[in-house]
Amino acid sequence: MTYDAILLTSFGGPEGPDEVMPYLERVTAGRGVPRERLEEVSHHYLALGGVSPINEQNRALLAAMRERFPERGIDLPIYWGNRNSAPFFADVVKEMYDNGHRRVLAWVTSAYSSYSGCRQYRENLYQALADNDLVGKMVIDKVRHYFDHPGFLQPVIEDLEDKLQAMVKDGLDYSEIDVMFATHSIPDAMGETSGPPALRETFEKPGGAYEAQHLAAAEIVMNKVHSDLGVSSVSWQLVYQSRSGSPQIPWLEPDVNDAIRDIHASGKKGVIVVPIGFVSDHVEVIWDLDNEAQETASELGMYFARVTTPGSSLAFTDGIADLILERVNGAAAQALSPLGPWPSQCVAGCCPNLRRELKVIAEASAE
Ligand SMILES: CC1=C(CCC(=O)O)c2cc3nc(cc4[nH]c(cc5[nH]c(cc1n2)c(C)c5CCC(=O)O)c(CCC(=O)O)c4C)C(CCC(=O)O)=C3C
Ligand SMILES: [Fe+2]
Repeated sequence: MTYDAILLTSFGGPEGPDEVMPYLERVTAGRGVPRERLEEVSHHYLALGGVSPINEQNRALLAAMRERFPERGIDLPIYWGNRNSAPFFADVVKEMYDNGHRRVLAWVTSAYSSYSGCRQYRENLYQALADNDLVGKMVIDKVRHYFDHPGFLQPVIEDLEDKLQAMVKDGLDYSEIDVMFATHSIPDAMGETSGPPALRETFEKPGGAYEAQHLAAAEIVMNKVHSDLGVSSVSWQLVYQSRSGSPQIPWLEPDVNDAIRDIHASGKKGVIVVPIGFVSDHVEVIWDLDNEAQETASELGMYFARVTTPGSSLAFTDGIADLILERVNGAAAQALSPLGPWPSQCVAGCCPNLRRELKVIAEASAE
């Protein structure tokens, strides 16, 4: 397949206090999130001056991609668009079309399968084509999930090794530390339906493919860390954060704060949180982890550290180039876990919209 442009596809965030409430309303439109939750989250954003760091981080990543890709043999213009804030998908889609592009490859800042991390982006990109009357006139494909790609995991592995060694230098034994891989909680129903329908029975409920991919990524990280550091006794677990929605609806657990209390009760003295679910240090990382989870740990008198996200590191930028080259010239797919490489095309029924069925880009027809 040949492409004539790349789209860095992301979530978006507010860039001033006045943008916070409209942004939150856009993110949660039709999603059944109670008003009180929006109020609470608006305080997180306002405490940061109303500016989410996510757009600055995407500008940095865009610059890194533009600098590095030509050296990797990718000579395509790179655009940037967001679901929930400017530059909006509909505007960038129009800009790409006006500039003569007809076959666009979108790479999304979400490494895992779930409605929120996959189909919702594909629905919104279809809508952006429809808004501009470009359905059938312009194709947008999407790069596969990359939870087990070396470029995504390498920066995490290196920083986790540093953080572990620093905590040991501070006097803890490796066996007194618990590593918590943290990701965004989602409703149980969204977890159970994540991934291709044909594989659904192979994954545990309620986490589904979403949880399985996170466990696979965490296992790769821990195997490498254990062998690099020559230890085998560092315990780890997958935890969830940033729970939203109505309290009556079950979401994936345990919450990171509850998990910290549990390991404290079992005698651990230190916790290292790895935000494995995210690609940059945006609000959910700096508020829910650096602020709230760190406070939980310090109230208990525990050591706390938080590992970096891939951000705009060279390893990650090169990993994105690898993923794009898989599609552009059929380069071999790199994947470190038995689950991968994840298929390039989502199939019908993958990570469904449980509220209403909407048209999407980049979907293989059912066979
Ligand atoms: C799986 C997942 C990812 C990872 C995949 C991906 O990256 O896409 C993710 C990322 C992000 N989520 C973000 C922000 C928010 N998410 C919310 C709400 C929700 N997220 C959900 C899931 C996810 N979210 C869900 C199931 C909801 C409930 C509403 C619904 O069912 O859709 C709300 C509303 C308030 C609240 O309810 O918390 C906000 C403000 C930001 C930007 C942070 C910044 O500004 O720096 C980012 C990167
Ligand atoms: Fe979210």
